[in-house]
Amino acid sequence: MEHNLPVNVREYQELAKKALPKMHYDYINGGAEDEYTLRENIAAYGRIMLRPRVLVDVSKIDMSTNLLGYDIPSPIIVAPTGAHKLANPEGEVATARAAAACNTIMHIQVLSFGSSCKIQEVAASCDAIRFFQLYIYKRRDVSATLVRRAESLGFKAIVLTVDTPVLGRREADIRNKMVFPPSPNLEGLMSFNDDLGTGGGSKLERFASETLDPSLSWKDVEWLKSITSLPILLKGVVTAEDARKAVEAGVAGVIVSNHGGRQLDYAPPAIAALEEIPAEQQMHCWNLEHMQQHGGWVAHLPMLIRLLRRWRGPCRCWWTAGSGEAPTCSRRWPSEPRQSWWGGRCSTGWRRAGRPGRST
Ligand SMILES: Cc1cc2nc3c(=O)[nH]c(=O)nc-3n(C[C@H](O)[C@H](O)[C@H](O)COP(=O)(O)O)c2cc1C
Repeated sequence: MEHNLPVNVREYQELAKKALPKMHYDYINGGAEDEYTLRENIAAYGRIMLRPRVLVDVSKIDMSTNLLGYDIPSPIIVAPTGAHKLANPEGEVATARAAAACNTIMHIQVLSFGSSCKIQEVAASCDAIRFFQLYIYKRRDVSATLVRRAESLGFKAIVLTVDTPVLGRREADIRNKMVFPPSPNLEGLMSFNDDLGTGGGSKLERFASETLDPSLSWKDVEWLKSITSLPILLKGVVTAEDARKAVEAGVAGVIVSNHGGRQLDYAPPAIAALEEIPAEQQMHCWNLEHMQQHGGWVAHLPMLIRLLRRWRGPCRCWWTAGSGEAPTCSRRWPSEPRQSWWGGRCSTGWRRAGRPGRST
């Protein structure tokens, strides 16, 4: 059977498509509106060529770095994605176990607010370093309770998603009348009337419009700082202007992201936005001060590009759903990052229309 195992994420995606109900597959796979940004997220990696340097010893490789004071074996973390039980019955508990087991490739999991497992269950399941992803709700007391819970359960940082004051218009979800499983973490905190009447459409969108606060602003970052001592990362920044404001607001870092093309369509792909942000601000997408001092992002970039263009986006879900297994530290995962090491000895050539390539 071994020889029939998928060898790359596209093959897992095909299996996942067969295994999952259409509504769930489309939710994981889809983007907002015309899905231009979703397509660009992938195409943008294809425009970056690697310039391999030969006759360089790659027998000993070290991708380790430090993120918010935690030494990690590689600069790869598990992004927050909601409702893992849509893809696997064990949900986020299995993901956390895999994150802890894969200590050669990823050791940090960012748990989504929309986790289909209780935050307590995930915390008890393994010793991965965990960050908690938060949205700001109209009801600030709910957001504050979630932050306190994350703090008391040993989560190490709050990842505030700032690109979702309103949910992106995900047309596949509207068509499928997407039903998002209620998050057990909101039980007892917030009730939601999911009776759509005759209106139809995505229940997820309706839940978001009833609960998320569209007045979200920099004042809320101040508010969040006032209620927690945990470091705060802002997720969803794609311009140098906002990165600069984030520094001024005193957050620990920004995560350059367009939410996988699921929020504002025609926003730039994250990998292209990275080019803008370091150029103006000389800082890293994760940990501004550390990386600024060490120039870390430049050192890791070619390797990361190679890896990300093949393994980014919703690949965790394809892998889980396509294999029919809970994610583990599979034989497949470690091999690709190791090959990507070689990329660590390359530099990148950014090739863009109408612009000469340059190396970083
Ligand atoms: C199925 C799915 C669910 C997601 N759920 C969340 C979420 O709950 N919170 C969040 O901040 N981002 C969520 N994301 C976005 C991811 O964290 C991540 O930003 C995206 O997959 C990669 O795009 P990027 O490179 O632009 O960050 C989700 C993505 C997918 C595919």
